[in-house]
Amino acid sequence: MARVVNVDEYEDLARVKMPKMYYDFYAGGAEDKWTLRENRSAFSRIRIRPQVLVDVSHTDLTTSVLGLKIACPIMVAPTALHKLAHPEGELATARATAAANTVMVVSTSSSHTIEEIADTGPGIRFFQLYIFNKVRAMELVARAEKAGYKAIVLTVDTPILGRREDDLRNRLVLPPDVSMKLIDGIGEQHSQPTEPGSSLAAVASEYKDKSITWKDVQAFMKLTKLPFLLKGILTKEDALKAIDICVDGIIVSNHGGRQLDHVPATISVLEEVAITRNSCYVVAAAAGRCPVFVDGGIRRGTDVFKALALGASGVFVGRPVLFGLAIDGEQGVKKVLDMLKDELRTTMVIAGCPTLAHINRSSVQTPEEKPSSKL
Ligand SMILES: Cc1cc2nc3c(=O)[nH]c(=O)nc-3n(C[C@H](O)[C@H](O)[C@H](O)COP(=O)(O)O)c2cc1C
Ligand SMILES: CCCCC(=O)C(=O)O
Repeated sequence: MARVVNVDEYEDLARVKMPKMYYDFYAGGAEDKWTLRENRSAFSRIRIRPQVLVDVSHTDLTTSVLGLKIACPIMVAPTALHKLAHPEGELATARATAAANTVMVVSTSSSHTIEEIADTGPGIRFFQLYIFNKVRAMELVARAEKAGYKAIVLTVDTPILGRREDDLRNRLVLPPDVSMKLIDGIGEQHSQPTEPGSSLAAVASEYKDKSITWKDVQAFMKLTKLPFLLKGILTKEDALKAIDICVDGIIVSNHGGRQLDHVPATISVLEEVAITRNSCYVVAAAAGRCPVFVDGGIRRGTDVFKALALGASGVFVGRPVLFGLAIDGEQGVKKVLDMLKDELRTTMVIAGCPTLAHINRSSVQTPEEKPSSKL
């Protein structure tokens, strides 16, 4: 096999190797996929402003997330059903992420259990929560806590699944040996193509609790000592509500363009949310820290650099991890994380930023900011 030198190449290989139904599930987005494309295009409209003649002979990419030290600010987003990519599923992802010394967010829709993933060995893991029903969700939180997970990430953008037309067209069903083990009894019931459409969308729309509000989130937060993050915030109004209920972190996310088409690219709204964070620091210092993270369309170290410059404390990557897993298993996931980290280091060195603290708002220029000389 030709040597893979960037994360997109893993996707090209996965498109050929994976059964079309499962590649489409991983790669797909809602309706016309405008948001899916925009997540990436918006990054390409941001320019980097390098500073030259800075001593970059030593670089440091290490950072802390919720007080936990990690190798670099690139983490693994929660994604469903890793066994569709590789027989070792989330176990391989967990080992690779631990070897890269960064955070893995384990999905409620995983194809392995919370405990099986924890048993792969040491590693920093957060648990992503979908509330199918409140009792089941409370049990999952307790299990994650017991198994040594370090935070709960509640996904708030998914009362039902978005309209993913590839999955509807393909009549997405899971193979008999793959299920969402944490919500067992639910996934298996839909493993037969009884009806047209996506069986996963049917599971979500039938069984997910769609009544959840900010009040329920507050109640949930009281049930765990773990830090509590909200994933799927896209506006400053919601960021302020999140800060009001004292969440420990916000993940700016549009679910990789899979939920509502025509919501903005996450990088376009990050600053709106991150600035809210900064003002909150001043006016509500007692509420403690509230780091803002972002995911969606991050495929290059330059994308990570841009996100950090616009106020993110770190980023999460979704699909690249799945495609690395599909092609090379554990090694593939490790390689994806290593490539992104190396690219971030290269960007920092050439842009004159030996540490993450050197990356700031003036490190980038957004399309609204006119260059001072127009060519
Ligand atoms: C195949 C797939 C499954 C996903 N499953 C979940 C999930 O179970 N829970 C969740 O919160 N987000 C889920 N997401 C969204 C990711 O956490 C993340 O927001 C998104 O993938 C980031 O965009 P990227 O893939 O462009 O990096 C999923 C995304 C994909 C592609
Ligand atoms: C019920 C499965 C949800 C998976 C998911 O979140 C996604 O495909 O984006």
